[in-house]
Amino acid sequence: MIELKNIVKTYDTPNGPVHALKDINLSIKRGEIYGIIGLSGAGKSTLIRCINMLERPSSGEVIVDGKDLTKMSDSELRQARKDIGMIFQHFNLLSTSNVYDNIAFPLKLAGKSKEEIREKVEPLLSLVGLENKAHQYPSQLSGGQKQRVGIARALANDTKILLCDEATSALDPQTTKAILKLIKDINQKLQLTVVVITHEMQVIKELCDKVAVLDRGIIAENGTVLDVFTNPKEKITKEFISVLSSNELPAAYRQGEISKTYIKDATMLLRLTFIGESADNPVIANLARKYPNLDISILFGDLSQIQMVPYGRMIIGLDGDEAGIKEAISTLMAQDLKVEVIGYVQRRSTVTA
Ligand SMILES: Nc1ncnc2c1ncn2[C@@H]1O[C@H](COP(=O)(O)OP(=O)(O)OP(=O)(O)O)[C@@H](O)[C@H]1O
Repeated sequence: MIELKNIVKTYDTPNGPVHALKDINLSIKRGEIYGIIGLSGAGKSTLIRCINMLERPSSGEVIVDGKDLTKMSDSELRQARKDIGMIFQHFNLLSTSNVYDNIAFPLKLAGKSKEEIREKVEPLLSLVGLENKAHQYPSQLSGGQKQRVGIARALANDTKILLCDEATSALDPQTTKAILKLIKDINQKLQLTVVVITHEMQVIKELCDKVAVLDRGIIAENGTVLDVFTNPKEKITKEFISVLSSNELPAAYRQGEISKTYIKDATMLLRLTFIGESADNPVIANLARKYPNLDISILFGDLSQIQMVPYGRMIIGLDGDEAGIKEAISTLMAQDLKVEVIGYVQRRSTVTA
């Protein structure tokens, strides 16, 4: 559906060239929700704006539905852009038009009749849950309602692709959830292809099928959200994921020094990740039965879903003799779960005693 081939974008500035994108290659299939995550300045906005040619790449090909947008004339490009809608962080609504007229705007530009416009706008109002707000003005709407208008407007031309440029960054967490759910519902209902740029891993986790991690103009890593979440390879990806779980380690253990070698009376901390069916296995109960001389404590636990697959994380502490702890780790590693050895840590109360 969308193929970006060797995309380079260099801005010429008075201070010299800025290499915003350096040889980007990305393939997005029809109906996919593809997230692009990166720190500020990584090139996310430039990349998403290259997809609808709001930004013309310095070189490379932008192929949408088999056609290279970089080779099109202005009128061909205007036509091709009708298939691509975009929503923005600050909604970009017309403040002097009401909700109905904001949604109707691209249809008016396309020369549609009043009747054709009504036939399009009314179902869109109900699709985004704003049937009762048609005559309100943007200043009378909440942030979430404004973004719903933005979504309806972006879909008005029977759009095939929706580009979301930090679409939830200005919204509170609850409204963000509702907007992400709406985008997901529309993606499924209309087989819409969605490209999302964000600096928040939570958005990627809740919404996307695939993710590319953009770092200083290059794709550091990409793949399914499940793979990238459960097996991140690059440091930057690990940092994005750790933001979601930075408070995992209980306070009592956070300040103690972590040792890879055995310390008497210290607790061995392990991070366990369960994916899919292994999330249902009674791993801890089995471990406790097998090693009755070990004290096993659950210090953190979290079960959620990524792309409908159960995904659990847990930090456990093992207290006991060195041989028993080593054996228990081997037993865990032989099972269908990911085991990360954090190390031996003394609880803070023990350290200060
Ligand atoms: N029109 C422009 N002229 C010159 N440099 C630009 C222009 N637009 C972007 N840049 C530069 O290109 C790089 C990438 O910017 P871009 O806005 O794409 O990053 P981003 O990942 O979207 O950042 P943010 O999350 O802060 O919006 C930055 O160094 C930025 O300063």
